[in-house]
Amino acid sequence: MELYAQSVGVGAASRPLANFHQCVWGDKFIVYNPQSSQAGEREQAEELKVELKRELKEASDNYMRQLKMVDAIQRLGIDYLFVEDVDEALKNLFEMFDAFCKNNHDMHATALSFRLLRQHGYRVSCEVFEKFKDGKHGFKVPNDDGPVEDLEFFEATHLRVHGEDVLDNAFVFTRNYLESVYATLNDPTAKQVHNALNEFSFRRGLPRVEARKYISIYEQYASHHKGLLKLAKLDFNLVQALHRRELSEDSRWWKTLQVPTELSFVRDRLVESYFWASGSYFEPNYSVARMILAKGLAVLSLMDDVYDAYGLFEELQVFTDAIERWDASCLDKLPEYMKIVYKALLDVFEEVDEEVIKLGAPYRVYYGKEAMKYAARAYMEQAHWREQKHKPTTKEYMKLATKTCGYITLIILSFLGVEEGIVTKEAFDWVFSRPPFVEATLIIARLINDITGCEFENKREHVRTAVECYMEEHKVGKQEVVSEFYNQMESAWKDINECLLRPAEFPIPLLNLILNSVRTLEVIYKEGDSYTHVGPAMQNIIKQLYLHPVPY
Ligand SMILES: CC(C)=CCC/C(C)=C\COP(=O)(O)OP(=O)(O)O
Ligand SMILES: [Mg+2]
Ligand SMILES: [Mg+2]
Ligand SMILES: [Mg+2]
Repeated sequence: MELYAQSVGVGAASRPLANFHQCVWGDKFIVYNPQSSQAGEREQAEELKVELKRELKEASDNYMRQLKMVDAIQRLGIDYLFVEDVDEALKNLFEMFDAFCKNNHDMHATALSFRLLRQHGYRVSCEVFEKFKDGKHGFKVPNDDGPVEDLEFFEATHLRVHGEDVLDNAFVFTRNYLESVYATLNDPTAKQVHNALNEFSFRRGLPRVEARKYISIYEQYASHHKGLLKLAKLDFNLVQALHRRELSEDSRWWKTLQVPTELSFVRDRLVESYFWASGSYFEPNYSVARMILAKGLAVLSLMDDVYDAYGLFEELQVFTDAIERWDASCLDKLPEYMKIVYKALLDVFEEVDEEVIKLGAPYRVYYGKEAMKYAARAYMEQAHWREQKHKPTTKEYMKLATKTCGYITLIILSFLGVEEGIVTKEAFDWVFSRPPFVEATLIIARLINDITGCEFENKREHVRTAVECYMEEHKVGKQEVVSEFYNQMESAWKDINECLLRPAEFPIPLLNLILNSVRTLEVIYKEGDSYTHVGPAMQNIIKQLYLHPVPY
């Protein structure tokens, strides 16, 4: 490695080293020896599922009962077991919604119905909230159960789209109200309010992470449904065991790359890449897709570090050219460290090739390779900027940086192993055409990455981030930029909400993959860049998801 650096006439010292911390997991995830086959748990879960399906159907003539059951099913993370039943229930609720709102003055039920229906793509009107206005600038707070009702209203505001002033106002009002009463609340309401205010609303939270939290909140409510709770626990642990198995398999592949010794300058983040992948989809039927995505992202991350944290400009030109040509014969031209990354890339795609053939969708491998080339070209362009010490305008920067954020590539990779029917050839072309839904995703991905990463990246020779571009262009301080970028992200969320309303351009399960990929970002970047710096909060999430079963 050193020899090569000298042979191109540049010393190792001029490499833009980042000094990333090592993997925090050691070999923890490599070995997985389950203690039992879990056959008993599986059987119990099946029985409960049959019973609960019957119960949900029986609830169809009771608006509130059906509403609450659908909400619990979703919050507990088991809605994927009841897809048709929940579809049916929401169709039923939608038909009764107008009449229900006309005859009831119940803020909680209105907000809950509104949220569940919008989550399901029903274009219900926000006018249903007009009657809760207090005649000034706020809303009437119900006397009996204010915090619970306002919490539900707060949650509902996260489904708002552009132009819904009543929901913009309600968002601010309910947040202020909940903050003001928080100290007076007891658990489990206090926990739920704290989560919604300081961590995630249900709309923006990652289903698996939120389900893990909600299981322990839900069981503290005396009114909880025992069958639903039991099924949620059983299912969480069954899925966790599957994730452990997948993570162990991906970790064994990763270990063969010998990252700590051969690529010590990169982020050694297989586990975190797997978390990223399982954020897009956690369900068992996405197992192949998830494992491919985790490996693809791990390699994309290696590439990103080669471009941003080690490669010399001349080396990067050779590397980019090799990726364009996509041929093992290019290996000879690469320095040793790049050979490892390049070979990993080719190997992963050989596996992709095999999997997409099994799925009857061989056309997909082309899109997967194009997605990696798309990223490499953009990374190279950014390397040019670094080399030339170019200072782009914010607009110029965002044009390139929404490519280098990797999210076009991530979305395309996330489609590769998904069954035909959900993903089609048109869907790949659609993503590359950057429609509004994807554009909104890219804006969030880039801005959140730059807000949290700019300080660390600026410690080395690195292209400037959106933060510095905007600061210089508008002559404002960092705080102002951050608040402006958060506004832009809020606006992007409204675009996302709009794109998920019917008639949607693609099947909802496909759009949900993209929605989940944005939610994953928000988890990873909530407390800073937890992918680069895997601190206690991120470690705890990973432990909750893959290491610690839910206690029965
Ligand atoms: C998983 C995705 C979308 C991309 C792979 C690279 C990665 C894991 C993160 C990149 O982080 P960072 O180095 O901060 O990104 P850039 O600033 O280089 O775009
Ligand atoms: Mg980069
Ligand atoms: Mg980078
Ligand atoms: Mg960054």
